[in-house]
Amino acid sequence: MSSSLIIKKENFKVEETIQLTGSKSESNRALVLAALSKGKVNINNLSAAADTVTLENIINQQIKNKNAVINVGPAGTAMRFLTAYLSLLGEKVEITGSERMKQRPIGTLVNALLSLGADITYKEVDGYPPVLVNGAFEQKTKHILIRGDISSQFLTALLLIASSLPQGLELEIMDELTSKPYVDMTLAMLAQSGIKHSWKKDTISIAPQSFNQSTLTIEPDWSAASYWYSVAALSEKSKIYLPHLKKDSLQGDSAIAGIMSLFGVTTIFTDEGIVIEKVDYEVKPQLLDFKECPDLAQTVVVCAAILGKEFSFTGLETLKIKETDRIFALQTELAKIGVKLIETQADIYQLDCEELNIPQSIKVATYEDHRMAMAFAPLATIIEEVIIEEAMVVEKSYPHFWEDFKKIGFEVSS
Ligand SMILES: O=C(O)C1=C[C@@H](OP(=O)(O)O)[C@@H](O)[C@H](O)C1
Ligand SMILES: C=C(OP(=O)(O)O)C(=O)O
Repeated sequence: MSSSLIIKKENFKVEETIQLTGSKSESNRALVLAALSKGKVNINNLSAAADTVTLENIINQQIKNKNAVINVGPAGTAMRFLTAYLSLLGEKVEITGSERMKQRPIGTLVNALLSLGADITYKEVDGYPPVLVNGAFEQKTKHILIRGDISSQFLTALLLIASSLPQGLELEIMDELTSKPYVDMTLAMLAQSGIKHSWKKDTISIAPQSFNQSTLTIEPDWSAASYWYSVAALSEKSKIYLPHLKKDSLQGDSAIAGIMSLFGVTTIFTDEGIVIEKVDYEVKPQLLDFKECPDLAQTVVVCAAILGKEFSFTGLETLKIKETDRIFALQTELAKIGVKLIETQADIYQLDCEELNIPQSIKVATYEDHRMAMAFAPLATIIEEVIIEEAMVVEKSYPHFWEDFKKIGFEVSS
């Protein structure tokens, strides 16, 4: 049975409302905080993302079952957060994931946890999942030196458990910090749960302290909103309502509003959410930096390529260690429309659209990466059909993506 979906622009509606699910990043933090708080922290509007459902099931099941093998599938944050959380609980458990998860690094986090006093070993390859959490945790130090340039998720995993550590935590960040807004999100959600911190120079400190009675309300997912910005940017005219998104978001991916203004999409913030609208605009290529919002890169790179605008991009280094090597995946799929994504200097990538040639029908491979499927889907706005292979990968963060595509007037069939 084919798991491809064929997307056709049938009755694309110029005006539509799309209700996005909750932020996967906020939800996964909230789940760990709620579990650690033992009922004090409550959650409102949890995401329907498969990664969130996976984490929620594991956290609930883990409390009852000892000696378990738990499988996070493709969920990077779940893998990293659970390694820290279950170490602190002193569980005896193997944490594994998809084949790709076994290629995504975790050594920096495991080393930090070992220094803190956890007992963790590797089941297969040093530095990579599966990890074996071997029980008893006895804190040896509170000061940890950690690299910031591989994944901010390592820092978040430690910060989430910091206030529950007997001595608290001082996290000294070495090297440049990648994806910083995700660390800010973690600290903001800790604050909403009653946990205070200080951030002086390169060190974030959290003393042992208890959670307050609180409710974390999850905002809709701005990374998911980016695909609607791309649909708007590629359409001649459109107006899309995205309820409950806020200007003062905890999500760094709200940067999509500013980025997409360069593509002629305006954002109006209202008390009910946002309205995005395509206006007449001459797109002028420039250099865009994705270091603080890496999950937006595919949306924007693909959108610029389709428009034949030779933007250049930086801050893409971590894309190689996400759900797939996203640089390779982009290069391979953009070649199908005659566009090259060339590394011209270290971490500067330039679009070459000289041979842009978009066929009326195109088949896009998705590399087990939800963002590949969703970044290419808006291409259906301008051609007859787009075939997305293994289209259900979207479930990872946005399970009703194809339903919403139908809602806005695309025909989606298998
Ligand atoms: O903390 C988080 O929720 C995330 C952090 C980012 O990862 P890196 O810090 O590895 O860039 C991001 O790409 C991922 O989708 C979610
Ligand atoms: C990188 C991502 O997720 P994770 O690292 O949690 O697998 C993502 O959602 O794009």
